[in-house]
Amino acid sequence: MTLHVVVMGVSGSGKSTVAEGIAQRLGWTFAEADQFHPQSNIDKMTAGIPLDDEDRAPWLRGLATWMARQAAKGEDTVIACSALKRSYRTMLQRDVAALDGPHRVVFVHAHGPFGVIADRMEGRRGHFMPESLLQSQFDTLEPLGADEGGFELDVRHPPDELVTEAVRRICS
Ligand SMILES: Nc1ncnc2c1ncn2[C@@H]1O[C@H](COP(=O)(O)OP(=O)(O)OP(=O)(O)O)[C@@H](O)[C@H]1O
Ligand SMILES: O=C(O)[C@H](O)[C@@H](O)[C@H](O)[C@H](O)CO
Repeated sequence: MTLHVVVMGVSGSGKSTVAEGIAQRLGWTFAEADQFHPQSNIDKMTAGIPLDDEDRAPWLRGLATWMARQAAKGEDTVIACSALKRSYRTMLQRDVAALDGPHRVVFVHAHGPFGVIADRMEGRRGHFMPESLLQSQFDTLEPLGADEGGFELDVRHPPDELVTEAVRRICS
């Protein structure tokens, strides 16, 4: 049995912070989905242009392949990945679901009010994602369905509290 946690949410919501915290707390392998973007996607976002389904498809396939490879090795994983749409989350799960043996993907939605997240984006330095794209992230976001296997965290709480709550729910 392996478990694969996908910490999802809009840009600036705190995905990487929570995902790295979970991975450290549980000793699981961590991956940052931004590392899987082709340079063309990074360039597009840096230029203030939102990605579309066509841009994201190869990126999501690469992440799904990575998760399935870790699962095949018996490794539990945590990734920080926006996974904004239900169709993206389905793509992420597909390869793991096709493996023999019980493997599970759990989505943790790092979510909060637009203003809170905008302030956090404004407060960070050296990140490629412009704050101007935050509205398009919210416009694209499809919250987790009750049938999707996961839960939401309110990112107005401090990171340590979010990680503790996430670990409690993942491991319960
Ligand atoms: N719970 C929190 N409370 C206060 N600040 C936070 C919290 N979580 C993250 N931050 C801060 O908010 C900013 C964004 O966090 P982080 O980079 O983890 O978000 P992200 O969703 O991974 O962003 P992106 O997808 O754009 O890479 C960082 O400066 C981080 O230190
Ligand atoms: O799906 C997307 O539009 C992208 O993955 C964005 O979410 C950013 O890459 C990520 O949030 C880092 O800012």
